[in-house]
Amino acid sequence: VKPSGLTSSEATAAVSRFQEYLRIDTAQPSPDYVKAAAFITSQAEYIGLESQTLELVAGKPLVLVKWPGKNSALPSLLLNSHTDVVPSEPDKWDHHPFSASLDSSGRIYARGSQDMKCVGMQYLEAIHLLKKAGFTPDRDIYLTFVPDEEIGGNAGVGAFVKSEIFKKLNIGLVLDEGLASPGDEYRLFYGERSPWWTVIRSKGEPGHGAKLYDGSAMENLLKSIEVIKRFRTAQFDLVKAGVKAEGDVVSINFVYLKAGTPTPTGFVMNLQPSEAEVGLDIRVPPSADPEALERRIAEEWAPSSRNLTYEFKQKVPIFDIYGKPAVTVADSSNPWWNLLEEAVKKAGGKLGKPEIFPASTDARYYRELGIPAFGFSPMANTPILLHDHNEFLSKDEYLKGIEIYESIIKELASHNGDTIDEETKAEL
Ligand SMILES: CSCC[C@H](NC=O)C(=O)O
Ligand SMILES: [Zn+2]
Ligand SMILES: [Zn+2]
Repeated sequence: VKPSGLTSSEATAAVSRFQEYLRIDTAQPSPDYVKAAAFITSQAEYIGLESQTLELVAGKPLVLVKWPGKNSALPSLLLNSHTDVVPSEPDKWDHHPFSASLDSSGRIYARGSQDMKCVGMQYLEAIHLLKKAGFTPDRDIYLTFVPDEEIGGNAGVGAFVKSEIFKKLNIGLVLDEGLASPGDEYRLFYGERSPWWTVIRSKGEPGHGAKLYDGSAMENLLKSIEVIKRFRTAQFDLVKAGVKAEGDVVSINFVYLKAGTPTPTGFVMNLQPSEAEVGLDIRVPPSADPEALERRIAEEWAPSSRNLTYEFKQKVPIFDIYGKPAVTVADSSNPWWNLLEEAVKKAGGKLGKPEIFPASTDARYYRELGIPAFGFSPMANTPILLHDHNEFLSKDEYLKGIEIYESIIKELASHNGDTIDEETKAEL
């Protein structure tokens, strides 16, 4: 096996392929999934990998690529990436978000350059290099290019984990997305906060806009907002003081307010409305007590005594199907963790302290089933620009990431004493 590393012509070609993928407009709410699936399929073919496009939900293709190992009885490795990206406001960008233009300092600007078309292509490029070097994995390696992560993943990984095909894959470990790191350590995520998207509605007596009285819908709701705001501040202060990491507190943000009596040009100004509501994006860390939090919502934030009700628009469970917090062990007691840490080190990188991902990723579907999953996107010395204007990734960081994955895939693909059941052992 040759030493790793890309030649300069390989590097130029790899950057062009990344740009080509970035130029496909897969922005929600109307991503060009057909084009993206065709592109991924052609890349897999070029590398010499089998692929199939699954349409588990109409119009939502998922491309499953396989690199067969020497021993299919071993648990497999799954490398996941989503093909969709969030929308952008092109007018507010210095380069068009689907231009993937490379500026003079080596930055590639595009929606999806960090989140997460980089990772999907890096998996393929790393496998390409390993294949060229004559490496064959011990275990089977699968790659999934999935739709709809940015809108919740129900028709993507959500549908995939319920499919018959998935059940046959015998997945031992999943790698999925992480975040860029402004420093030189890569970030690694072993769990994530659960979104509890909550609506609080209030009712109250309507009345004249000039009258001071108790119990209007607005007043009832504003009292709640004050209480919620205090809780939010307390949580945020823990982060600001460095006592807790972002992923370890409950975050709450007010995402909309709705009230008033509309007119064709605005709102009635002298009528106190009888209904009002607020939308909250709440994110709950795996370490939280979900029952206590829900009690707080019911008793302090939306008490029926103040004519308030609440509804969860989305409430992702904190626990896996075995009733344990849905996190992956990220210390030396997990052999996968040791291999991953070692692989990054061998490629000249360093992992920071494992973290809880502050938002949601598709990894949650796997962790919920008890399958180990790590979130990792090799982008060091890079500002965190996912979902932001002028999202970019430097060419060099992208190429370095290919070498990091080359090392990771090589390490994780090897049969390092996996426990195989007796029956399987006998067959071998
Ligand atoms: C729970 S579905 C939403 C998924 C989304 N993921 C990335 O931003 C998020 O808001 O975290
Ligand atoms: Zn993402
Ligand atoms: Zn995203």
